[in-house]
Amino acid sequence: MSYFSRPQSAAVRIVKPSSNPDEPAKGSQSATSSATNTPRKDTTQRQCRNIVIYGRCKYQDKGCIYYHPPSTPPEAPATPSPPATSGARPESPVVSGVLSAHAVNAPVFVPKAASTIAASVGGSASSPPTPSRPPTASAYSDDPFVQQDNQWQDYEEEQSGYDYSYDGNGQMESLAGQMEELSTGYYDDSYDGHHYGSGYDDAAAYFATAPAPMFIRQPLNYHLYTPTTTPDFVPSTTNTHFVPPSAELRQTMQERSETIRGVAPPGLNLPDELQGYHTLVPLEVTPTGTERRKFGNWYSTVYRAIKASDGLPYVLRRIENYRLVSAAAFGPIEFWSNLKHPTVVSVKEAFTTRAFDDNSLVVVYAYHPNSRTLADLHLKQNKPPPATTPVPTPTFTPRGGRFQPGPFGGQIPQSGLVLGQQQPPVPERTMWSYIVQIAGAIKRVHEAGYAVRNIDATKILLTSQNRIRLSSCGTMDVLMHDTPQDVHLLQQEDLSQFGRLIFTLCCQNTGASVGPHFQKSIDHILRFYGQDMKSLALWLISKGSVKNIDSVLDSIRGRVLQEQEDALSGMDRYEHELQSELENARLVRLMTKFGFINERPEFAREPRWSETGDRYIIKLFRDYVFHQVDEHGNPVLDMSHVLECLNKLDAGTDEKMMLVARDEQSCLVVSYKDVKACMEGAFSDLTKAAIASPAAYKHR
Ligand SMILES: Nc1ncnc2c1ncn2[C@@H]1O[C@H](COP(=O)(O)OP(=O)(O)OP(=O)(O)O)[C@@H](O)[C@H]1O
Repeated sequence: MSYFSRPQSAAVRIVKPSSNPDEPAKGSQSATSSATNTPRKDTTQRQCRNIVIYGRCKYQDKGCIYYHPPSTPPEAPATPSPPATSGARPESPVVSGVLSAHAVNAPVFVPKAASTIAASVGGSASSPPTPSRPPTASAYSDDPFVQQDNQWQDYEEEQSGYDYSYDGNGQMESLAGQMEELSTGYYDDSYDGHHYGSGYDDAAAYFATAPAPMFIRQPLNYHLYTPTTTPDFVPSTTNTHFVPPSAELRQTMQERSETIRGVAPPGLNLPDELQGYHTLVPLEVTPTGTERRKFGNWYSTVYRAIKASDGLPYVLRRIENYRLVSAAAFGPIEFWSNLKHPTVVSVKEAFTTRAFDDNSLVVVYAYHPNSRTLADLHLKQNKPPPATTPVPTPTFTPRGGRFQPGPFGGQIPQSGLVLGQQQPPVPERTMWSYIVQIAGAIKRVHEAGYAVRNIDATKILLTSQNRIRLSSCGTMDVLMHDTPQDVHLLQQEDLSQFGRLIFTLCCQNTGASVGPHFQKSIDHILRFYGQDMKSLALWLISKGSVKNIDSVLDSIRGRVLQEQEDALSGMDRYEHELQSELENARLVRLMTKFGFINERPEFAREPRWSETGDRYIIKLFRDYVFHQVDEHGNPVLDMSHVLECLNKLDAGTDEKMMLVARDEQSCLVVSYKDVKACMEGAFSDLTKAAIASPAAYKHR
């Protein structure tokens, strides 16, 4: 149930002073004066509702201020005839015997005046509290929709003196939002309860007996400023396991979106289009003189390309000179394209093509911009350039791909423990995180009766902080389709590859699990990563015993739990970040309001929009925010000034500023709160006009 809270503060509108001293300045009246000055629809000329319900009013001669019609003819016995009162009023059409009969059990409506009198003469505790305002005429109507409309109208009248803008506690109630609700013709049941329920319990009972009106919840007021979680609880400046500090995260995202928009340099002689993919960009270019990259025994290249049908980027892994013998080779692609796992790069489709002037197999994957392979990240040696040699310019720095090769070149050591100038060792927590993620992916694939077939540091991508994904699933299945192998053996091989990967990453050496350095590698793992890591790695590469992934997961149960907790904290962080992004929209809305209000030609001659009206303040404020000039008359383009002004306007602060007319002949000192009130007033006027053509009124 939503809660309507009435604004606590009253804005002081800056208006053109009235020429008539007796007449209060329009818009400057307080909430109270508004309520008293506004002609009420509820007068004593309104028919008493007890007459409507019961046909008579027992308070008629005891101070009930409402109209009691003269007695009805004797042929209408269901409606007892109340005595006639003075004050001519046309017969109300809603008085009917049927309604009275239906409402026979309804509690007696106690009119305000009568209840006040009763209370003052020691009325019973059950007397309803004095309402803050008399019921509206619409409350007597049996048409729920008429009633709703009138309530809104009354509500609007009552609120006309209130400042919706800011209650001083950071809560912004926008008039625009209210106006939108008004335009919809709906009202909130909770609001109704608050408004009438406080003093009109009987009215609630009356509604219960009346035909059930259709209550529709108000749409959310998107102008509300929503405070996010306390920073102490979800610190956005702390580097957490999966989510970097806010500023870094933002930078990473920006870089990703820039990468996606990059294009390949000319001269690469790539096909313009293949199978609905265009704008190919190689993600890695092999520098001249180095051996071409291979996938197993096949030469392979990875491209990013845009799919014409959805405009999204994908990764195309091309295997050169592949001859498709049977279409059944694509069978496993169906499985992989249906597998959705956070540690597996999703597969979209596979096809063969002659677009590269050969027979190529292409497997299409999801694209994770700026991702790096674990080999790139942890295994490449950093060799500082000789002091006299300038840093070499890479052959190709694809804007759409990754920077390859690094400025110092890159080489994966093939044997022996590499110490000295290389990447820093993989932290133990990170190692366990990789292990848990990979184990999860293996379990999913093995359970489905498949094998991963390529668990290797060059084929595992780091896609965001400590998040990894197996990147080439399915390709090997297609390539090896002609040499069927027992899936159980393939799964055992997966676990062996997993063990070798642990050795490789812990020792930062691809040959760490074999050869003369094997014992050294074990000592290294024991020393830097502990007994658990050593046992796991050894067990995985051991031959003879039948292994399964469940045993692995059992043995690392504690690490899995830690991973889950980090992942959940990461989720909280992302939610927190997302929430703060929502707030950005507030400034856009303010700017949009400016756009709606300023320079409207149709109001050029209206006094309120002219050089003396309160709308003029908005115009001057717009100049103050956007059209500042320096002492030489040159434009000042200070973004922080704009943001500061808009935020203060949004908050409606009491801080004052001086607005200068364009001819510099006059100036005004106003607060942001004043400007905000003017803005809300102007926007409210526009909204009212827009309600006349609801189709044209699209507030959000
Ligand atoms: N799905 C993907 N999204 C984004 N980038 C990817 C994706 N798959 C691969 N890449 C990038 O493409 C590049 C080439 O991938 P590839 O699998 O050939 O790795 P590699 O490091 O070249 O391995 P190898 O040394 O075996 O050739 C890698 O740098 C990798 O970061």
